[in-house]
Amino acid sequence: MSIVIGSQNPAKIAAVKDVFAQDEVMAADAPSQVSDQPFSDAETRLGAINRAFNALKSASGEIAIGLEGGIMYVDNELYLCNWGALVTRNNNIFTASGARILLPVEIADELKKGMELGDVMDAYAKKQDVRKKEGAIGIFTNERISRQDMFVHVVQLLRGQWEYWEET
Ligand SMILES: O=P(O)(O)OP(=O)(O)OP(=O)(O)OC[C@H]1O[C@@H](n2cnc3c(O)ncnc32)[C@H](O)[C@@H]1O
Ligand SMILES: [Mg+2]
Repeated sequence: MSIVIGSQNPAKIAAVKDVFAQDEVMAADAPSQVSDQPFSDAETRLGAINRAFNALKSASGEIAIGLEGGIMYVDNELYLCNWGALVTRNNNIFTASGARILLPVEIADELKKGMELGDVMDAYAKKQDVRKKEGAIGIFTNERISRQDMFVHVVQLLRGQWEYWEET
């Protein structure tokens, strides 16, 4: 089977390859059609769905996966949130969210000013491309859960739902 993932981010591609190890995985640029930094569950989830549909349009995969990172308020505090969507050629959509952790106040303050989390994390950790590697979730969990690990769980949730409802 062939699967297309709507991103060139290596952490996202590696997560899909991990869960679909027996299949052909292709990466395609796919716009999320939401803000660069989604600010709610609803917006982040929509970004994942849009990426999946746009990826399926642009490539030849049988199914497509969109993974989107965002942040969301719980009361006045900001949490990391991530969403995934799997779409099929017959337009069925499966969605799932990933683990969430609280962001420290100094990170949240920068995000409220309009900065993107990827850029804030690079400055905070004095590293480059944190978003393509361990991610904010990796940094703030002492690297027990990397961005790839978190997305692997999301993709398992997508694959499992798709198998339950569509396969056999
Ligand atoms: O190339 P794409 O697929 O766009 O990958 P991305 O790293 O930009 O990831 P998203 O667009 O899905 O995430 C939206 C924003 O949130 C940032 N972000 C989300 N989760 C993150 C994490 O765990 N670590 C660092 N940045 C993160 C990301 O860099 C973007 O600024
Ligand atoms: Mg992005």
